[in-house]
Parts: sequence; structure tokens; C-alpha cells
Amino acid sequence: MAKRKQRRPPPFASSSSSSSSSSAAARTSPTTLPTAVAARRRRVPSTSSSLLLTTTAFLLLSFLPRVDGAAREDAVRGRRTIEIRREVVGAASCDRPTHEQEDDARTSVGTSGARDVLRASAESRGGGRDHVEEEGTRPFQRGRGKMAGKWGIVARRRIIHRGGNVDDDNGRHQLHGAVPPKDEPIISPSLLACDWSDMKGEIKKCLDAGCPWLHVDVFDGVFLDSPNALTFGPQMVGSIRKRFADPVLDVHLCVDRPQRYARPMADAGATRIIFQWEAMGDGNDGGDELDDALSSAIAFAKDITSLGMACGVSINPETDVATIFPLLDTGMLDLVDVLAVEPGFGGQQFNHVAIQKIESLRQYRDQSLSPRGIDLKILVDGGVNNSTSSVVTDAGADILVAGTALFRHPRGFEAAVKELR
Ligand SMILES: O=C(CO)[C@@H](O)[C@H](O)COP(=O)(O)O
Repeated sequence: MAKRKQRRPPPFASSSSSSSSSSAAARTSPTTLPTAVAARRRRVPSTSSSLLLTTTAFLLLSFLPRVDGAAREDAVRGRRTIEIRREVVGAASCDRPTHEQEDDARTSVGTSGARDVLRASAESRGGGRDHVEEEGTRPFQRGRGKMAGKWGIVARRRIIHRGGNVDDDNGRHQLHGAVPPKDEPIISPSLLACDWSDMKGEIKKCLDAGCPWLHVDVFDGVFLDSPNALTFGPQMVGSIRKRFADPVLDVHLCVDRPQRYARPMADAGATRIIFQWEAMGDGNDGGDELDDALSSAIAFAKDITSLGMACGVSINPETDVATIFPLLDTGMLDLVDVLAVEPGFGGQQFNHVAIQKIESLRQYRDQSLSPRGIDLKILVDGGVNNSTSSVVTDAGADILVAGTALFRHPRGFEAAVKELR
């Protein structure tokens, strides 16, 4: 392996630390953070003078014991709780920091050790969402004592808990902190249709236009059997989550062996997995096959929810909606994705067979699920534009997934959102 050159990074300005601090700022807007955290962010040092270096190292050293496992900040925004806990999870001493040592320190920031703590915390709070982020590694030089002049590296992570299970005024659940607009469908942009070379800019567009739910189509080129139906994986979801802490990330899995993706997607920061009913087996044929598909779907839903994600199911246009009613009866799913196109590509014609399915689902929810306390959202996906949106909302859809109609609108994204609403 090629040996990398040693270097002496200026304090708080190594490539990893500087990108980490700027990305942290981009990830979470100050308006959504407790004021103390936002204020601390603004105090990041910007000069590398040796005086400042020594002072900063001194401050960091005296700060460390208090930060380690102890710094917590809680805030209540409306009826949504946000807790941010910072932990120092790795530290190393060295003559001069190297890339390798920083990598070692960074490795210990991983999510693995934090998972059990997070789950327990989520359960004790009645749901919600925990999210672990690497805050970065920072080289620093010790300024006093026996170790004066020696370099060290410290790695930190942030654990963000967002409270869930909070009812809004309509008595509807606010899932994972996202606030559904009252009396209006939620518009969830499908990133399939955006400019992939500018993912950050495109997502910013969505958030600026008041669309905090994002639909991420995960196609592996195998399940949908086309080399062109190949999209994003956990790395993409993780990169989005690192930049944007707030949006709901709905991951629609149209892949072979979808069960393999649950943990990587949870670690990447997905909010919800929407799996494809047809990937569970040949349930439409009834009999044993239906039982097998149902057992696989229930086991998968259990996995997904025990990883702290919400769970939804998607059905193809040819699938009879009644086949999934026993799955909805379990109460583990909070969303059904009614596909109005064959999955795989954007820009297809809306298939009106979806309307009758939305109506059946609404009826089943009102008559059978809601009386048992089971909350369910109905999402329609594919071919949604300004002429089909009112038809699907009249039929009872709560969430509209739209790609082409939003990202390719001649008058821009914001105008497109207004049209759909
Ligand atoms: O999964 C799919 C299509 O396979 C959808 O999520 C589409 O991405 C919706 O795109 P438009 O039909 O709105 O272009």
C-alpha cells in the first residue's frame, strides 16, 4: 500500500475537520437547533496563528472531560423534542497526526456501539428517531504539562434524537418530526428525476419549496430487470443524511433480496423503508404462496421497525389491494405506496387503476384500521402532475410522490409545487 505523506495540519483546519464543520452547518439549519448549539457553531476558529493554536488546545483540553459522555442539550420545538448529545469516542496521542491516525480515530465514531443506547432511548420516549453523525476528527497540540508540544487527535460524534408520536391538531401523527401541511397533501419529490450531478442543490430546492419528505427510489437493475433501472444505495442515503438532518427520507426498495438493505439503510439514516409487496413472493396467486408472502412481509416489517425506521409497503398496478389488508392489520406499517406506473422509470403515464385502490384503502383505513388505533398514510407514486393530483387527493391520497412534474417543470420547482397543491 502506498505510504501517505505525514503532515502537520493547522488546528481545526485539516481537510477532514474543515469539511466536517462546514457540512455540519449545512446539515442542520440553525433555526432547527437549540440556540446554544448554533451559537457554538459560530465560534469555530478561523485563523492558524500559533497563539490561537495554544489557546485553543488549552481550551480544548480543559473542555474534554466535561464533553466526554456528558454534554446534552434538550429543546422542545412546539410539541417536538430534540435532544443533541455529543460524545468524544476516540482519542490518540502522537508526535504528529497522520492521515492513518485520523482514520483510526474516525473508525471509532461508527454507529455500532450507539445503536442499543439509541433504541432504548427511543423506546423510553415513545418512539421518535435517533440519528448518529460523525462530527469529525480534530488534531490538536497540547500546550501545557508533561505532554506540552505533543499532538493528539480527538474524534467526536453527535447523537440527535427527534421525538415522535406527537399528534397535530388534525389528530394525525407527525412522523419523525415532519409536519404535514394541514388540509393539503404532502408533496414528496422523487429524486429519481432530479439532476444527480447536483444532489445537494436539488434537495435544497425541495426544502426551500416546503417539501420535507423526499422519495429515494432504490433500484438494483435486477429486480426490475433493466440495466437502466439502477439508482442509489445506502452510501447515497448516508451522504444525503450527513448534509440534511431534517427531511424524511423514504427509501423505496425495488431490489432483489430487499432484506439485505434494512440495516445499511438504518445506519445511513433512512426514515422509512417502503418495500415492494411483489418482492415477498407470488402473493397474488393466493393459497400457500399468499401465506408465504405474508409471513416474509411480516418478518421484514419487524426487522425494519426494530431498527428504528418506519415501514411502508408498495404495490404494483396489477396487484389486488385486498391482498395486503392482513399485513396492514398487524399495525406495523404506517404507509401504503400505490404505484400508478410500472416501477423503474420516471415520466410515465398515470394508470387510473390507482384511483380505485386509493379509495379501497381509505375505506379500509376508516372502517377497520382507525377504530383499532392503526394510523395509515396513503401515498400515490408515478405519473402525478397538475392534472392527476386533484383526482388522487379527492380519492383520499395523503402523499403525492412526483418526479418529472416537479424537477422538469418549465417554470421551475417552486411553481410546480404550487400547481400540485
Ligand atoms: O418509482 C417511481 C417510478 O418507478 C416513481 O417514484 C417515479 O420516480 C415517479 O416519477 P414521475 O412519474 O413523477 O416522473
